[in-house]
Amino acid sequence: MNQDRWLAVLAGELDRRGIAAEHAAPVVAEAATHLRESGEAPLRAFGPPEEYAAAVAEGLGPARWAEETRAPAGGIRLDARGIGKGYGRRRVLHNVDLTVRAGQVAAVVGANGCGKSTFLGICAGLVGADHGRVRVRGTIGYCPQYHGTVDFLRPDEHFVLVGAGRGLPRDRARAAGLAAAAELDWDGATRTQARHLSGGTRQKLNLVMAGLGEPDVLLLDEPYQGFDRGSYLDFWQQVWRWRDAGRAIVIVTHLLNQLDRVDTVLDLTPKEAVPC
Ligand SMILES: Nc1ncnc2c1ncn2[C@@H]1O[C@H](COP(=O)(O)OP(=O)(O)OP(=O)(O)O)[C@@H](O)[C@H]1O
Repeated sequence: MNQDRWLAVLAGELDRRGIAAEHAAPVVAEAATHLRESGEAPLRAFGPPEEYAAAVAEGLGPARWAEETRAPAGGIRLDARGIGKGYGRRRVLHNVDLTVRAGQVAAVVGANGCGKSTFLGICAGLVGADHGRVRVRGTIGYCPQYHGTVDFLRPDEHFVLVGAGRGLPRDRARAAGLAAAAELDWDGATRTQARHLSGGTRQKLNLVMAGLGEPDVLLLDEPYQGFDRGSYLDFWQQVWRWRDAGRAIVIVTHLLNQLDRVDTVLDLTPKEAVPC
């Protein structure tokens, strides 16, 4: 199937599935851009247009975010107040607040270097704040932007290692890891060591580890870097499952077209120069 035909079928399928033009048009435009820039064949890049449209419909379906279909948010899981942080003389965060309840998704956005990872690290307890406090009710799962995997371990060994820290027996940790990997359309039973995994696959491993043991609060730092389009959609399905299960989720992101999918947006772009 050639590119034009593939895009036309995709557009027709999105329409048939009741996706509003304002949502469908960017999807088709993004796919067209990807195909043009990558030179990939559409079936290879995205699969059959009918299936891709189904995945997009599930991902973008307005009912997903309609208030009436959602359970009301629960108690506060994460409460960060008055967070301030500097490195040397450079002030990065100034008086930042964020509250996330059970069943809510928050996005942390802003220009490169404005302190998103620093803020998430403070929320995770990995970076010390100069000012303010963070209260977390429950357990935390953290997906770092980089690193996080152990070069010489296989994915299933990561599951066992992280599971042990969460009190999961070896078999349960392995099974939970493999099941979560399958949700991301990835075979976590591969015998490949982490150092030989692609960047996107390593990030899937990080994401699976973050969710092991069903933590109450998920802190995800650009978790889908290197994901292909299908994996990216799988990622959002996972976020919804977590959200519907009453987890509180914080996602650092650069992709502003996702912001209609979240409950709270924290923009860390400095409004004005802040003296040290
Ligand atoms: N450990 C550190 N020591 C000194 N400076 C640091 C340290 N960590 C981060 N910084 C600096 O603090 C600023 C904020 O970094 P941070 O990684 O939090 O930003 P970010 O918004 O996540 O960036 P990006 O969008 O590029 O991922 C940057 O200028 C960075 O160079």
